[in-house]
Amino acid sequence: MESLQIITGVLAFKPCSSVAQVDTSPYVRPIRQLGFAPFLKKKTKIETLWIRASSLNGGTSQEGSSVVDNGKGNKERGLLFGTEKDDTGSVVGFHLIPQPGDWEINDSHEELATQTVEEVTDIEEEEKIQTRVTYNIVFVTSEAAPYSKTGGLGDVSGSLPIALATRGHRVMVVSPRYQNGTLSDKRYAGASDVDCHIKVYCFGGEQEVAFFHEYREGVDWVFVDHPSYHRPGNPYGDSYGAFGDNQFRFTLLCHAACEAPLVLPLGGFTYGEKCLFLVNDWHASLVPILLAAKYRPYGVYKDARSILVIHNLAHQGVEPAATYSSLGLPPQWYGALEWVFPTWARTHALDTGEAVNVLKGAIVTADRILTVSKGYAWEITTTEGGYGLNGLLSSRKSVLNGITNGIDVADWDPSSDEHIPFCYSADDLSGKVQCKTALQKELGLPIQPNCPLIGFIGRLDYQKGIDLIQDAIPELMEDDVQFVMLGSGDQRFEDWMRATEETYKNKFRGWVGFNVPISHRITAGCDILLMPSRFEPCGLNQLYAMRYGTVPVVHGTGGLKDTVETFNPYARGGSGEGTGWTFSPLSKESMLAALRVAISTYREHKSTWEGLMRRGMEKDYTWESAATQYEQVFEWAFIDPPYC
Ligand SMILES: Nc1ncnc2c1ncn2[C@@H]1O[C@H](COP(=O)(O)OP(=O)(O)O[C@H]2O[C@H](CO)[C@@H](O)[C@H](O)[C@H]2O)[C@@H](O)[C@H]1O
Repeated sequence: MESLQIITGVLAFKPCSSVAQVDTSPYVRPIRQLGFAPFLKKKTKIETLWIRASSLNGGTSQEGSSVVDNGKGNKERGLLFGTEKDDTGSVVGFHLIPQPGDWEINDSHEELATQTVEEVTDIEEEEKIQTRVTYNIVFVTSEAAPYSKTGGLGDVSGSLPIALATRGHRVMVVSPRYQNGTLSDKRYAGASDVDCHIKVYCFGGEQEVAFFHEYREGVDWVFVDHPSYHRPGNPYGDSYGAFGDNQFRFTLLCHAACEAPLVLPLGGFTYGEKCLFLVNDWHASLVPILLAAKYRPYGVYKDARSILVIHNLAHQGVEPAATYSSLGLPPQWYGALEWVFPTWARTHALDTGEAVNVLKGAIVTADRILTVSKGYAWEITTTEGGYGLNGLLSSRKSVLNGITNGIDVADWDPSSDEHIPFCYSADDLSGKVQCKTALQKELGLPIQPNCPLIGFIGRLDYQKGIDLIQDAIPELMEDDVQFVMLGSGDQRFEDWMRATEETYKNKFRGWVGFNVPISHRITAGCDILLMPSRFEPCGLNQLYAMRYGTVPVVHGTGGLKDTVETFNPYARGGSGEGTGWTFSPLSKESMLAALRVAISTYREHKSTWEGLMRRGMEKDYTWESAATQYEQVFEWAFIDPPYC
């Protein structure tokens, strides 16, 4: 009977007579994020609803409590509820349904009946953001914006942890503290040395690493400090190519990330052993292997879980087999990382093809595997998209899922973006054309508001299909269009961009380099964004483009296919449907055909074009929906026993 009443949601809890304390330190969690807000009496202003971290970390069994402001400034003690602990005293969960004795029921139907529609909406809003179970999450990544970013991984690592923390999880991001002697070093200025040095044994020696920490936007940003992270260049290399010791640098990161939850008293409390490691790409892939091989045999992390998030399968951290002995793993675990190249991929007659593959090791030992879109989750199980790991990934299909990335909608918002000269929104698009002419002026292109302006932003890499653009440019430049490219990477493509700018002075601009403000201005100023990616695990630029009313023309692959809906002029009684164009197969001809349809729609059907822009701008790109799906996977990860 009582539980039935709970389901109908007409209960309100009366204050109990137990200790109520308020702590505004960052290490407390809002009660509403633990799922209680809907049960609180309406018209009671929820001012401070916190659970003391001390009670979460082994306080008395008196459990958490809340303080509710009754609107008159008097603090009433609120709901009491139970915490669930293991035999070490660590909190493992909460009684989401209050236990007998913890609460009293006030089932006043009258009060509910007097609620206004607005109040009911408030309750729905509260319900939307509630999280049932929270986790201690350790997010391990080689880059995290705004501290470090070379591509989409940096963006995701900079925003997904915040979205998870907002939903009530305790989140730590562990990443290297890069110092390259430029102004960008200042990005770490808010992180201070926590005075905790640890020794890591790998690569034939003892390495001392330090930890820096900054608490920002609800997240513990932890930076691993070691001299190998201090050098000119980006996180992975410099103008001479990739650093030769990357395997060493990221081995250090993984060892340090495994120690961080045990040794760092962040806000006074460690994260402890019962945490969930989210490890991103090959750089963090040693973590699940270390949990299984180095810690669990000694009873440590026996209840932790790990989830491998694959942002790009093309990079796997493959090194000669001899490297294995340097990784700090027991010899008997070699098989987990063992990788033998097929005969055709060997370099000479005596090459046995033996190697170690760190990403492969994580695919074997992680408790679950995620990719950044559903389409890519399937593609990596195929010969074409699996980069040699398709067989292994197929064998783990039951724990493989895809969740499409969200974007930082505050950072990428055309109505408030500080990088663009004119702001605009779906309700008032007038600033968009002003951004376009300002961009033409900035780039020294003829100022032509009606000339279709096509953009490309991205790493100049084989993945991104730059060679297709190269092939298509001579034909495309015959048309009355302008084209701007922003990117850095492969030297050949950089040189080609510079040379093409010389050839088509009034039509083509190639900006070689990595420049975030310019990327915002191109996203806002262009009419069309071209992404002919060979494969694209998710892709963020097409999401940014749609949010800015810039219509994407993309190759129908991976996340691009999942997120860009091809325009259908006949749908919805002729008013049209879709947010852009996807083309397939990946060929110059099909790319040009899609671009030409887009260009003629832009020129000849202005209202149709506005419809395309608006539909793209109005889509929901927030991390909220992705974070909810991540939570589902977290739950699944803890259902099964960990890998050991
Ligand atoms: N020259 C430049 N100047 C300024 N900014 C630049 C730039 N070049 C790239 N960027 C920025 O870097 C990011 C690139 O993100 P993407 O998702 O498109 O690709 P990436 O391949 O790096 O990411 C991988 O990881 C992400 C995240 O999961 C997946 O979406 C993707 O498919 C996968 O390949 C965007 O924010 C973009 O604006």
